[in-house]
Amino acid sequence: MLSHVLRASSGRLGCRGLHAAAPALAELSEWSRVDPAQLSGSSPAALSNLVAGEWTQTAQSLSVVDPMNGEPFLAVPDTQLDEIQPFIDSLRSVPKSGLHNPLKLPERYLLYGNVSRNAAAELLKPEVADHFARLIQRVAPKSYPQAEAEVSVTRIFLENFSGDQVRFLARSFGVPGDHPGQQSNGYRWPFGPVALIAPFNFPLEIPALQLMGALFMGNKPLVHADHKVAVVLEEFVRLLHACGMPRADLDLVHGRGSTVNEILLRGEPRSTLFTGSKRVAEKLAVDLRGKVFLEDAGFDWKILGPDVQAFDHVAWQCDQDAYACSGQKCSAQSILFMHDAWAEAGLEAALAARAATRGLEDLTVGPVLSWTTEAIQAHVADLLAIPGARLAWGGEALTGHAIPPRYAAIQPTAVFVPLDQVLRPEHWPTVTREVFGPFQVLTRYGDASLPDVLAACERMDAHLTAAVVSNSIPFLQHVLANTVNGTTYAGIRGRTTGAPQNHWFGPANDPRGAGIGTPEAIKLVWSTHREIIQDVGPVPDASNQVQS
Ligand SMILES: NC(=O)c1ccc[n+]([C@@H]2O[C@H](COP(=O)([O-])OP(=O)(O)OC[C@H]3O[C@@H](n4cnc5c(N)ncnc54)[C@H](O)[C@@H]3O)[C@@H](O)[C@H]2O)c1
Repeated sequence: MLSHVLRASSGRLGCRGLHAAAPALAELSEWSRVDPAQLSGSSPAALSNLVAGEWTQTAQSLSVVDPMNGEPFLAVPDTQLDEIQPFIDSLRSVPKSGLHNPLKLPERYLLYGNVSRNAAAELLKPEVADHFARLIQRVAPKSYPQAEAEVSVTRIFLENFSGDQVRFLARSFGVPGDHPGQQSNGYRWPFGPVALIAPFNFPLEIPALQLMGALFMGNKPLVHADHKVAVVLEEFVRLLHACGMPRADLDLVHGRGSTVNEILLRGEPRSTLFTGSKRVAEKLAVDLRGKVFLEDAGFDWKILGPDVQAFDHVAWQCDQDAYACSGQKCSAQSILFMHDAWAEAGLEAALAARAATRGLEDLTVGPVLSWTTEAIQAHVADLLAIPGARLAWGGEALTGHAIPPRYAAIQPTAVFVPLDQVLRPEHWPTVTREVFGPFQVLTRYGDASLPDVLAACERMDAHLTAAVVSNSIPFLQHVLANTVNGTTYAGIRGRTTGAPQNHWFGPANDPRGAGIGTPEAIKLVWSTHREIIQDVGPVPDASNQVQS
């Protein structure tokens, strides 16, 4: 039955060798194993682990259901503890000095410039871009433009790190020493064995950008993505093989988070990048004795300033930030602070009207993979118990669909909570709970209560994205000067979501905070500083040297 959707492997995968200079000429059918158009309960697909360059099977598998109708359509290796030794051995076989570094096999920087260029060229092909966009849609239902944006961000990232750009990531510097023959040089050095764990909501973009960064800097990563969406990552790894990536440069482990946790404990990667929930992030920080970089939960705020302008655009952006991808973005707008001027201009009604146009037919709202409808409705009820709170819109379960009950299917929803109640200690944890779905809190402030808004921003714990929507320079200055979020958009077009590859994306105010996308993010997360002080002489006359 699996053969319905398994494409034949050409046997050419990954055979282009170290230099990989040939242009990307692979056909989709040569490397792809899964056809998103065919994938269904009657034509399921099966995934494989990859360890030490070999695709392997496990004794048991996890069944992933089609989020639109509940039919089992993917069999994902359910790696058991008695099957993890090869992953541990593979991690332990990697020297701390990495697969390459500025002094070892520097030609591998060029190899990865070429792999990156080849993969970008593949993603530029309409049929390949469409393949990934549709595969994303099948496992993490979102509108086609949202899915396609993941593919183009990934492609442009790969274009950015083509040619010499990978070796430029490892640029070193030198400082003259104290005497002839002495010079200190600062290098970006790999960690060697590393791990990368990715969540379900961006099945391609997050693991692709991070694993390439790990490889560029000379590490060998063990990669894992949430089993519900891991098919997309596996397809990307197969594409990389076809584009010249040596097969043993990266291991891929499918299955449960707890199994991966055990591999990390026993395999002891020198650094682990985790993207996902705060709960797991904090567990790994303890288990791995702090050797982590984290991109965890977001409770993202937007402040609409006193100057009302570009009303329709701002309303559109607020709706996109709260509800695109059904709110399943770590950057999704969680709380909207509306200046009185915006409230009086009728913003709430405009937002309600936009929310009402979202529907299942084009996946502008869709299944929520980490909450149930009942759990979101219970959270809404908790908020509505706060004095002065009211349902602004939504709150009803979606109807006329076959989304399985393990996933939420709910209208885009907003609850208004008065600002003074938001700040009350007894309500604060409820108001600031991250709902990874189409849900936001609205509140309102005036000029006199701006300090309360800033107090709320100060009290939050997760400082990922934020937006200050205003073109008033003094207002922007004041808010920006007194807040800390790692990715903050400022100006009348300010948003919280839609980060491209061309700027840093990541949390701030936490020394474990990671970044994604840019050269600075790659260098921070995937390399460490090493200083080599050359001191080769001439050696001074020993008789003139003072003992101290
Ligand atoms: N800050 C960011 O850049 C960013 C980006 C996307 C998502 N997120 C956050 O991710 C969360 C939603 O994703 P999720 O529900 O998939 O998160 P999750 O923490 O449940 O799972 C994330 C990944 O961790 C793995 N995992 C689970 N337990 C593990 C363990 N003990 N050891 C090792 N790995 C383990 C899972 O298999 C999955 O691959 C939200 O909180 C969201 O804000 C953050």
